Amino acid sequence: SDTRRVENIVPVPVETEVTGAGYEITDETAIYVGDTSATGVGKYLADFLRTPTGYELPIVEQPPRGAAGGISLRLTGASDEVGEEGYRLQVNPSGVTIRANAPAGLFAGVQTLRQLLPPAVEADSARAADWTVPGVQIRDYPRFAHRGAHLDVARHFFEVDDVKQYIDYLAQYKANHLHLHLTDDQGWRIEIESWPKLTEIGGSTEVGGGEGGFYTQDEYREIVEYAQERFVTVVPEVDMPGHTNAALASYAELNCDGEREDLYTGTQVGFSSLCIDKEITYEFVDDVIREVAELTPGPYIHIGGDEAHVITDEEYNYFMERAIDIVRDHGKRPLGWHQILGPDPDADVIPQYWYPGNEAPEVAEAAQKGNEIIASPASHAYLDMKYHEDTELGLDWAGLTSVKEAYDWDPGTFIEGVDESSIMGPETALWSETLETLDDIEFMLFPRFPAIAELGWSPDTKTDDWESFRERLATQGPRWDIQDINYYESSQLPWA
Ligand SMILES: CC1=[NH+][C@H]2[C@@H](O1)O[C@H](CO)[C@@H](O)[C@@H]2O
Repeated sequence: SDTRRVENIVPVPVETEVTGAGYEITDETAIYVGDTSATGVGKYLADFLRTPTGYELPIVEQPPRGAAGGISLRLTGASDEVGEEGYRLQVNPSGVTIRANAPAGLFAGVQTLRQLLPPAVEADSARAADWTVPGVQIRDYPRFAHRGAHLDVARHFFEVDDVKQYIDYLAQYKANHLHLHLTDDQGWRIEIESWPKLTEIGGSTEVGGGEGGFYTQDEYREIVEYAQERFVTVVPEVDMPGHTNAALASYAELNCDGEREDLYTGTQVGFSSLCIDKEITYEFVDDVIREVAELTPGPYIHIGGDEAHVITDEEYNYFMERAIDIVRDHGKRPLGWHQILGPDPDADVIPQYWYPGNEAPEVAEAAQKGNEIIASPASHAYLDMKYHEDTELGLDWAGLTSVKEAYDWDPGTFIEGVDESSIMGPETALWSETLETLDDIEFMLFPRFPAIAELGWSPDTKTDDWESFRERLATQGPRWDIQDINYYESSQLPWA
């Protein structure tokens, strides 16, 4: 077995120790799920391993016996320090044992086991390979609770299967929140039964004038369920009061002048707003939030709040206070881009910091008051930024973001005056003005997303060394080749 794989895990675990002889997965191997709540992870692992190995890998309730050995998923024996998402992974000749305090921890351990096996494990057909897991003891748990990735499905619409693939990429690198940017000037992508024209009209196009599209409520439920099976929480965003041209083009009554806007297929920002003075606006917001909340098992709803350039601060604050209350009325916790802090909101509101710089007095002030913050600085975490000036895809308003720039920052200390204890974690943003296909998404996501996923998971004592990280990250390349991921072969990495 290749013990080098133990040194190249991304995100790097808290503690790894090579212990000697490993365990070979064979056609005798069984997967033991001692506790029924481990069965879901057992099925995920079995589905994952059966394809490349061609082995039956039965899921059994009883511990594997003797030499046949096996892979045990146990919800006992993990210490409290690994929390709900951490795990202990032990490998010796009699088998693999993953211990955790909750299924999410078992799932994280399975992602590590995946990287302890050769890249052939990523194949979508049976391969002859040495399915030996090196002998290790690993103790691991996440630094931040919120390890997110945002996807803009409004500027360009992406089908359910593309979103599922995106969720698989998040899970592969232990991220646990998917922020879906569902509405914007160019498109409304989530069916709202009480306002059907939002998708009939607002979902009918996209940047560049293409056919757009939208998720029916059942399709959205399918995305949420797929994410839940991978311990990913979906955070839906309905951007307001700005970035609302698609809604204003769908319903005349939402406009102050009673006239529908034209559909918009460009890429400007800041020109639209709901009509702050009309009561119907707040009925609209209530209906939308109610329906989205009913579809969302997660605790959060993101209400945007960015770039409301055509209304006054007073109008913005008035609107935001009412919108925040509506989110709470429907049992959810409000998130917003950090401008949401304008109207001096309560401590339960979560600002998502997005400016390129690290000076943010209103964010530092909120942190002092107890608000928790998601770190998405556009200078490091906006994966729609070009890698370099010749990158075809992407934008450059926040500068160019090489793989090194994506990695070389600390989400815990980046924002001036904000203590790590106020940071929920990093979240990457992927805006789709220039992205139309899954290939385009993959090109911007890889290799930079795994870099930020490591910042979200691994201890800060192990994520401050770009030189060692670039070596580890490069060893992921053969996996991405087999996964047929359209990644950018950055010259900053020592590819094999
Ligand atoms: C929060 C935020 N609002 C703007 C800004 O980020 O830049 C994005 C492009 O990078 C753009 O798509 C988005 O509408």
